[in-house]
Amino acid sequence: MSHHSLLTVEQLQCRLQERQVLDGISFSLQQGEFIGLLGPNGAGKSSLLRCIYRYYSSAENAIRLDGRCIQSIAPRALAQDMAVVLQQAPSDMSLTVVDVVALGLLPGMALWQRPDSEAQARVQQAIADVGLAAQQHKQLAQLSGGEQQRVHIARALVQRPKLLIMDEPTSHLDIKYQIELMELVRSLNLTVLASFHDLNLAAAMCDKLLVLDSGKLVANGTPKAVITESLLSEVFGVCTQVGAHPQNPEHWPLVHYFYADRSQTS
Ligand SMILES: Nc1ncnc2c1ncn2[C@@H]1O[C@H](COP(=O)(O)OP(=O)(O)OP(=O)(O)O)[C@@H](O)[C@H]1O
Repeated sequence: MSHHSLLTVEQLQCRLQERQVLDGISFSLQQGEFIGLLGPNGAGKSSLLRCIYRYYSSAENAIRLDGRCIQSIAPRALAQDMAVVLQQAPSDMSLTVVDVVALGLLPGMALWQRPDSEAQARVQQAIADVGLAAQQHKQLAQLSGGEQQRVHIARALVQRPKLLIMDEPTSHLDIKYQIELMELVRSLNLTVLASFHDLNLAAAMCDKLLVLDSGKLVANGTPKAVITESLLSEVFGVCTQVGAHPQNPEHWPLVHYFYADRSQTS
């Protein structure tokens, strides 16, 4: 297999209002990899993703996509290469599913162009991929939170991005949708960088995990190498026993959490 670094982050710093939010972050993401970003509240996950999708600017060459500094890529070209799915995507609730998914075509089209039949077929395919074919003419306001999130993933798929960035895309979804959405994204063989709060879901879905703590990258490796009792204690401040997932004991750690001892109370 020939892999190359699609995304390279080198010594990234981010200061927001005199606060050092990210400090010396370095990692790379190979084509086809699915990387999970973990860390406690305030660790810097959203800030890191915002630097990468250029909502925040970064120093020259700190972030490179396909070898080019992202600061030098034209907005339209960047929008073609990267798709972003956020937890709460700001969108007009009166738009229909088809309308929103078709927005994913825009970065690849000239202003005067109308979507041709190939583009329309692509929209239909993405809607089918996320299982919303029967609801495509409904307005967003008529869909559940999980269905709305699937619409945003379909929009990102239509874009055919080189890199898909997701910031806690599943955190307000029920467990079935969380699993379904992540498996859907996995099945599409995209290159993905996604933040998670659910450690077990991240461990089962991701090829590699990055862990942030107070703006620093404190771990980077396979789920099995990263998810350890000592890391969870140091970074997340929780007491755990890490075992193996019955479905894939070789590669997927499974975290068991310990709670306050209630044996003394009656
Ligand atoms: N616009 C801002 N100005 C100043 N500080 C900010 C700003 N946005 C975020 N921060 C601070 O930067 C730090 C990192 O925040 P960030 O949102 O990146 O963390 P996170 O890991 O995504 O957290 P969470 O899990 O709670 O979403 C936090 O301490 C936060 O208070």
